[in-house]
Amino acid sequence: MKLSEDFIKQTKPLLEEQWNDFVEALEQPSPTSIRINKGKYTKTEAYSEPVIWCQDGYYLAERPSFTFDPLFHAGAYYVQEASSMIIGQVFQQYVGNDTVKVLDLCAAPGGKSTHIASLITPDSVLVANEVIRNRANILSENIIKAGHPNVIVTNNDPADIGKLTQVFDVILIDAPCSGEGMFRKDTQAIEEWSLANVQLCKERQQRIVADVWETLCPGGILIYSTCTYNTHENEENVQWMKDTFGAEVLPLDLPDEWNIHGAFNSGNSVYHFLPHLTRGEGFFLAVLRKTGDSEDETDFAPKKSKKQPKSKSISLDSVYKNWIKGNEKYSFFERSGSWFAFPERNFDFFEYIVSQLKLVSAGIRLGDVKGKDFIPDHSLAMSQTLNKDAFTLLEVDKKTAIAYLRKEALIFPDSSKGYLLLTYSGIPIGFVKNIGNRANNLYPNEWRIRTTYLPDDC
Ligand SMILES: C[S@@+](CC[C@H](N)C(=O)[O-])C[C@H]1O[C@@H](n2cnc3c(N)ncnc32)[C@H](O)[C@@H]1O
Repeated sequence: MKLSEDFIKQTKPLLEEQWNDFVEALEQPSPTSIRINKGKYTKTEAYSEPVIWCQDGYYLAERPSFTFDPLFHAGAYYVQEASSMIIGQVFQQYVGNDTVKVLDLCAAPGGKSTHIASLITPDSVLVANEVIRNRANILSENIIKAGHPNVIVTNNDPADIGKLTQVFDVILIDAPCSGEGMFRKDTQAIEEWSLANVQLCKERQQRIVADVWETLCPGGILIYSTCTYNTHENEENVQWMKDTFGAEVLPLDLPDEWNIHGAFNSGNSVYHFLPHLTRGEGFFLAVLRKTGDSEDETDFAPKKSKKQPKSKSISLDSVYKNWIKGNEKYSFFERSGSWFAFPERNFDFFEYIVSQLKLVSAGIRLGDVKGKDFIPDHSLAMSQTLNKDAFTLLEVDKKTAIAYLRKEALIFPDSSKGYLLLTYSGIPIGFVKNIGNRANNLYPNEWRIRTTYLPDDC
């Protein structure tokens, strides 16, 4: 790996006698790791190498072709860089079972959002935001596949979100950065690196934090992370947050044997993942608390008389309400012919967010009404609250599952007519409508496997 002179000049003094080990580690292949989505998949016996700081994280001996694993598309696991799974420790140590409103501000493609969604209580809610539109769509796809009902995906600039005052108990800013920690995974990051870009990133990070600081509740937690090593974007920005906002830096209880490195040049409790010390990519993390007493929970109910979302007809109602488990805890609503469910406890909050921000997706999209038919949506198939008993299930083999995910035409002559929920290894992969001589493939067109290559077993 060819490191630039400027990078060496900046980084070597931070690492001192560890420099050679660090450079050697950069020459090693980067490990592959996944985080199991326990809400969907519990067969972890096949994975023998746990990521020690994350109870659902595992290393894989080699990188398989995820594209041709139906369980990947079904949201059974997320391919996530191991170091970044440390976010779970912050939630365990500072959130626990509290009911919280969380904002993941820079959320695409969704590694940390899907992780956070798996950690918060059902009464909590996560707003996963991404400013770049096409990345927001990828984020939404990954959120839908993970299947948590209490997530809202938005597509806003941090400045738009900053207009909401004291709304969130926890904000994660996984900031766009100079990406030094990604050098061995992404050679473009090496080419794009420069001292000028580090400075630019630092200023942008400060702007992003300043934009959303007001939306954090007093007593609330700001998690700040980057995938870079330098102190300008990390230690100096944390000090800047202390100086500018009076934020308090919170320590994490991390066992010594995890080898997570402390601050390079400040007295603050901040954390670096370094590739020669931990098995993962470079990552930086700090946890800060906004000072001031937390206030009573904000009431997001609209000021005018509260209108209850009503369904169009009773018969329709009885159909789709049966499609999710614990339906008494959900609000059901319609938008342009599509029906959705969102946890009732946070429905006012959802409506508030919709009135303020650009919505990409939220809750569970149940299906679309077409004439007398109610077509179940793929989001329902992916949902952890799906009531499987409401559908005819059809377990398929890998070949058929991959054909389905390629959106090919399928035939199931021995199965009943109507909507079938296909499963692979017992996990739903999506719906078809079986009309006898063929089955209409309802897999989302934009998500289909596009490659023409097919491995032998597919
Ligand atoms: C490090 S990545 C986030 C990774 C994500 N948290 C995950 O775990 O999958 C940073 C994100 O910030 C977004 N971003 C870029 N410029 C931004 C800006 N000015 N304000 C907010 N977000 C920005 C990028 O599009 C990118 O998706």
